[in-house]
Amino acid sequence: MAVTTQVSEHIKEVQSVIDGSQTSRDEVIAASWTRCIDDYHLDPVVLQEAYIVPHTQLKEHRERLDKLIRTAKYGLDALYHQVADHGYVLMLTDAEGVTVDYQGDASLTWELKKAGLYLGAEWSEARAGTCGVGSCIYTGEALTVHQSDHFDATHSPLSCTAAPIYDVDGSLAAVLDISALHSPEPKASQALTLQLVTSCTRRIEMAALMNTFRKEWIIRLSQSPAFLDVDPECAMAVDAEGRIIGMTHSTQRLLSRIKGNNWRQPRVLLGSLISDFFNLDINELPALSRALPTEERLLATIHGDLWFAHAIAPQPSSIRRRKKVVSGSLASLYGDDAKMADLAIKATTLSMSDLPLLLNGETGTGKEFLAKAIHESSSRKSGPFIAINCAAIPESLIESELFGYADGAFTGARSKGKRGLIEQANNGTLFLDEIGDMPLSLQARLLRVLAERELLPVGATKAIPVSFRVLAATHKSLPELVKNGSFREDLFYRINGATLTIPSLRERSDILWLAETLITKLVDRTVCVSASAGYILERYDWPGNIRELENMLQFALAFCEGNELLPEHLPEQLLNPKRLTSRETESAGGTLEVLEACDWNISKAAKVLGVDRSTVHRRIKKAGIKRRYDTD
Ligand SMILES: Nc1ncnc2c1ncn2[C@@H]1O[C@H](COP(=O)(O)OP(=O)(O)OP(=O)(O)O)[C@@H](O)[C@H]1O
Repeated sequence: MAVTTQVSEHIKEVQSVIDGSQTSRDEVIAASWTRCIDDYHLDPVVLQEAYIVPHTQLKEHRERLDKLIRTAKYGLDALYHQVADHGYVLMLTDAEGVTVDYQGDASLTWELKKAGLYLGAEWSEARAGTCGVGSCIYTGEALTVHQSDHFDATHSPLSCTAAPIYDVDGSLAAVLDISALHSPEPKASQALTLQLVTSCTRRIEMAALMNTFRKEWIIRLSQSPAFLDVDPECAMAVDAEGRIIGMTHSTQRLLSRIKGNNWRQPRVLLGSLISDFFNLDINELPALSRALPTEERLLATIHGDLWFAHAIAPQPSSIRRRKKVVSGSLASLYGDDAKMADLAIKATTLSMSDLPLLLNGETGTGKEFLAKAIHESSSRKSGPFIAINCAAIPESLIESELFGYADGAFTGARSKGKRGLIEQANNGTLFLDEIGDMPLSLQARLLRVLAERELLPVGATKAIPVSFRVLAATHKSLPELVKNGSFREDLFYRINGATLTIPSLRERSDILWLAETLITKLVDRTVCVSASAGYILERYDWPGNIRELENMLQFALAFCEGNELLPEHLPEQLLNPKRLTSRETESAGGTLEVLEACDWNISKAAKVLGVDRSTVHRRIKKAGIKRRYDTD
């Protein structure tokens, strides 16, 4: 290469700086020139064009950074869009300085490739001397290497601004660089470029942290309440014990500053308790969710410095693989919940047989829903599914409702015969809900039907053959009822080929999945549950189980005009920690209180209690509460 005057002057300047002469160069540039001579044994007289790694090596470098490249893509596209018109190219390099992602003007490819502003170019200090990427890797800081700042005069036409991207464990993962082939003479012209690159890397680190720790608490910090949600300065991930398990680089610097440590040693921060840095207990994190206005979510460091904080609750994990063995209606009953998955596997096996099943579970847990799913998964699915609520039919009518009656069995208008529900279930499934509430006299008749597979309508003389599968449900303990004599032992064995126990909603880990499933059933538009509202739903007791969740969502959706369900849309009782527990609402006192509050409107009381109307009637009956009047 011909050595021009400009080049020889540059070589002279480098040599004089190395010899200790005064220089107007930035300190970071002078220090890098010294490293180039002392550590990398480069010679400013030997000019070298940029080195492009072989294709196979580039592939390996790209694969190692694949996850980050994908996470950063949106941010890089947006940044390139901002700078492309000003003649910049954008390069993402790995921690070794190899360019693994690149965006530039295709019409200038030859020129850019020659200058090393291209995919595969290696920009380490050891290889290329002082340069944007290489010096950024060495210092760990954002910087600009402008024109003759470059050690090797080959690169002096370039202006390169680079910022580091740190991994969630604090180690250097990549460098983002924007470079221009032509730029104005003063270095100050690149000040804005430096800001652009730095804020882009902060956002990439933030996205990487959020992606990596979806199932942990994320705490975001900002000095400004207005920017807390849109562009926070710091973010860290915290595990269930309150230990810091990941952070962005600015957090790494903040935590180190609080402790008076060197920020270059991030490992000492990982695993530390959040309470070592901030006046915060892990149990207080929910208070920093969006349930409170931003201005009130203040977090103080142990030295008393205040930050605005936003805690994002862990997100539920995706549906388990084990769900694959369950399909159809039974698979649509649950999200990621181990208890429900086990139940569905058991139900899948049992649905193939004609065995009578007893479905046990608190009110509103979905016993009837499960019964329907079993029916739909069975060989009787083309037959009818007939549900009978044994607690809802008045005792005087239950016999004729179940068994039907023959022509002329009754006088007057009802002298024409009627098919009973059992007969209607022929060739299908008979679902006996609240079987524990069936009067003893009827238990004897039902037993006969189940044993003989034929039924005798009221007033009839000839029995009718029937074929159906029995599914019975109760929230009570039938063995207890058998023990105290209110349920026949022989009937118990007849209906209990196997018991399936449905977990209560508070025991399930797929509450958010259920909420979103129910939302799609309730409204036509897309509404998702915000992290803070989700946290509240998961913390609540749900005495009325899925039915209560359904009612609550109906309420919340009426107030939610956008497409995100927020805590402010939820009914009071969910936000108030002094909520009714299941035992309180099950008690006669609790029911009476609610009935009084609802002016004895049974439908309204059932809604508040999260149970169906028959459950309210049953409780009234059981407790012997004298009703003034009730309006259904
Ligand atoms: N897995 C589910 N997915 C979606 N919705 C469900 C699910 N299970 C139940 N539901 C809904 O929850 C409500 C209560 O369900 P269901 O009537 O089956 O409960 P239950 O246990 O039979 O109640 P009860 O004991 O009061 O008779 C219904 O509106 C039902 O549609």
